[in-house]
Amino acid sequence: MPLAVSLGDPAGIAPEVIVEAWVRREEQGLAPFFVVGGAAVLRAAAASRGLDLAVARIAHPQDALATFAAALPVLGDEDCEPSFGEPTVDGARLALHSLTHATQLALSGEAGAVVTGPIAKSKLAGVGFTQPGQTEFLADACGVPHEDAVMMLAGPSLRTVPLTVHEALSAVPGLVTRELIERKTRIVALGLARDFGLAAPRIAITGLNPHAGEDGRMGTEDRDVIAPAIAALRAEGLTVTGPHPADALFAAHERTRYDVALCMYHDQALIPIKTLDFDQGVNVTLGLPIVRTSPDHGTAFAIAGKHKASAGAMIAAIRMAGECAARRSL
Ligand SMILES: NC(=O)C1=CN([C@@H]2O[C@H](COP(=O)(O)OP(=O)(O)OC[C@H]3O[C@@H](n4cnc5c(N)ncnc54)[C@H](O)[C@@H]3O)[C@@H](O)[C@H]2O)C=CC1
Ligand SMILES: NCC(=O)COP(=O)(O)O
Repeated sequence: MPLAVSLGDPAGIAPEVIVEAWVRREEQGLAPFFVVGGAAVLRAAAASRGLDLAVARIAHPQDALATFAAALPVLGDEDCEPSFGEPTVDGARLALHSLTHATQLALSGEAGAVVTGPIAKSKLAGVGFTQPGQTEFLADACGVPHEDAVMMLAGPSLRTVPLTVHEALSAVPGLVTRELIERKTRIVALGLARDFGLAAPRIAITGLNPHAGEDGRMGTEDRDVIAPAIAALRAEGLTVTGPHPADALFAAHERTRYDVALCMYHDQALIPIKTLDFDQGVNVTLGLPIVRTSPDHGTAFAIAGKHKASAGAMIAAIRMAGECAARRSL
């Protein structure tokens, strides 16, 4: 099945990195994909990068397989006026339509996976997007509880999972519970086995506080919540270590000791991946019945349409979606 790519916010960099990924499809060995909507936006994005883009409008996802080699397949007529760097309500509507339709196609099996272009959550909130992010949107579409749709960031240097995601830092200590750690760790283990071929992944779990609490002198969550969760997971047979002080866990010599790091909050997980692997970082959702990936970056409105955006992470996201989908179909 071809992969369904959602357009992202048309005023951001998603259209131009999608176009660039299609131009480099052979060199990068990408599986066939199509974009849902936005043909005019994609043409304008191509022009902004000096690319002569052939677009093929398709009526059915399957048609992408025949057209992909010669033209970028675009499903449907939904579109908006290109306005790079200046998000609009029409653009937000198009982004939401594209995300919704691409997700439905993956769920119905007409697409092998969904690769989501980045959206600005605050802009989409104005047109009926009620979730904190696309991960939770996909969870709802799949009928999966939000906490079971697990965000993982993956790059060549490391993989990280934020236990809590789009939460105020002040709320995090109250959200770090034994139940959540155990539940998400099990989903990570299953997801790495199913989609990444790691039958017994080594999972490192960070502490919450400096020095993982220093025996309770710098916070008690590490000792009273995280350590008992790790003990319970180890008793189930999972290869789990920690709680590790987060400051040293991402040094090169430490990264050889684990396959994924479960971190307590958003920035603890995303700063290392964006520092080491920004241009190849992929956001993949574990725990869903469908494969979903996304580049690790956002809409980057300030550089949209200026031929400054790298397509590296979008290419990595499309490649990973194809690999995970192929593994599921074995
Ligand atoms: N998966 C998604 O839908 C995501 C959406 N966002 C949204 O994006 C918006 C902007 O968020 P920010 O935190 O500013 O992150 P951002 O990733 O859009 O930008 C951060 C910095 O990286 C640069 N940058 C981003 N992508 C780049 C690329 N491909 N090539 C070169 N430079 C690049 C930007 O110019 C900026 O300097 C927010 O509304 C946020 O909600 C952020 C992250 C992921
Ligand atoms: N910071 C990561 C991010 O915002 C991605 O969120 P999502 O839209 O993929 O849920």
